[in-house]
Amino acid sequence: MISLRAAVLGGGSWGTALAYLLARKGYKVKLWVRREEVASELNTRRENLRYLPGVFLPEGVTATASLEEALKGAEAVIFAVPSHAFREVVRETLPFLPPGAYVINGAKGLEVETRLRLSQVFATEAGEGALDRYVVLSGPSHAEEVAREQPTAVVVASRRWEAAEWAQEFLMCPFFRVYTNPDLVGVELGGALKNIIALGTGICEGIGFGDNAKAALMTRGLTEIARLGVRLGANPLTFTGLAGVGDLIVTCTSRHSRNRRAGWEIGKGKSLEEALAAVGMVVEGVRTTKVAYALAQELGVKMPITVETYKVLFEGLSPLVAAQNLMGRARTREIEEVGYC
Ligand SMILES: NC(=O)c1ccc[n+]([C@@H]2O[C@H](COP(=O)([O-])OP(=O)(O)OC[C@H]3O[C@@H](n4cnc5c(N)ncnc54)[C@H](O)[C@@H]3O)[C@@H](O)[C@H]2O)c1
Ligand SMILES: O=P(O)(O)OC[C@H](O)CO
Repeated sequence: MISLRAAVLGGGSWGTALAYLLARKGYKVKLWVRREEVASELNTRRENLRYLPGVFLPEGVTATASLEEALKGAEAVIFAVPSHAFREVVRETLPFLPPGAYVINGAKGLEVETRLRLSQVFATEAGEGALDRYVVLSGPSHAEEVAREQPTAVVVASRRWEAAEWAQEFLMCPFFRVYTNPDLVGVELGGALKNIIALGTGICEGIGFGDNAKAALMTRGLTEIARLGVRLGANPLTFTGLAGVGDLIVTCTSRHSRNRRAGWEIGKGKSLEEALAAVGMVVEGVRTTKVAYALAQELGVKMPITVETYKVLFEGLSPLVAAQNLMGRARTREIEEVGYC
């Protein structure tokens, strides 16, 4: 096995799980976290008690609070910070980014202020040419299962095919199967937009609705993800794959999903703030709902589930009324709507 050096940026659940995976592949891994005391606790205890309890870091992982140290000699830099922190961390990283290093981004979100996808954020900071070494990692992959070596299949996409293939080889191992897809736009959007539907599904469960309602939300949710995705330049087939229906299924149904859990708390009557406090980890779907809602209005894309979710999250609409609004919409045809635009 070739011994590569990797820097994983972000000491939350996803960063910890990816550091675990790469070290199990035999790579030398530096795990960057913001706070010195967190780095030294990870190095001594070998367990991320706050974000991924019960998982012990292999010897190959060293935590550090120094970006310079983390990035030194790295062949690959894996971003695993929440999307709202992505631009800031990219900026801090650029002075130390080794020239030939690949950048793999595991975050699933959109930038609220600019409505940009994260590859676009990266390009505005690092320059358009840097996208040739940029890869997005997405698909159904809860950290809690990846770090316990549970079989997982994911997808990587890049505008340059060789970069996606490099990342595939770099990440793939017996419990982590990696597919490639040339559709960077679709893979990014699938990973971000499914979180809105997971919030909606959680709300639905919190209210006490059953499996029929959940299946309806997931199916019609996929339709609106694809509608917006196609409008923004994605290949519709991507949404039938791991970054689309695959991640939608896992996020809407898994006990590990923070988006689903936050929705459940809201469905049970908690405010957004109370729900976020109860989850205690990043709930990407909240910010993504804001962006998708704005894009849908601006581009004239029909996204009724996103609109009702937005109203529940930000305008105080009762979840029950939101559900009634969706059920009471004018009658429509299923297949025509799958025409997407
Ligand atoms: N957890 C998963 O199973 C999973 C799987 C796939 C993708 N993701 C995605 O990975 C990204 C990170 O999620 P996570 O699950 O690791 O979140 P998390 O809530 O578990 O941890 C977030 C981490 O980011 C750190 N952080 C917050 N703001 C920061 C900043 N400004 N600079 C640097 N670090 C900062 C926090 O200290 C924490 O260590 C999200 O976009 C998420 O959607 C998560
Ligand atoms: O726990 P969630 O809801 O942030 O989802 C995590 C991953 O995106 C699942 O693939």
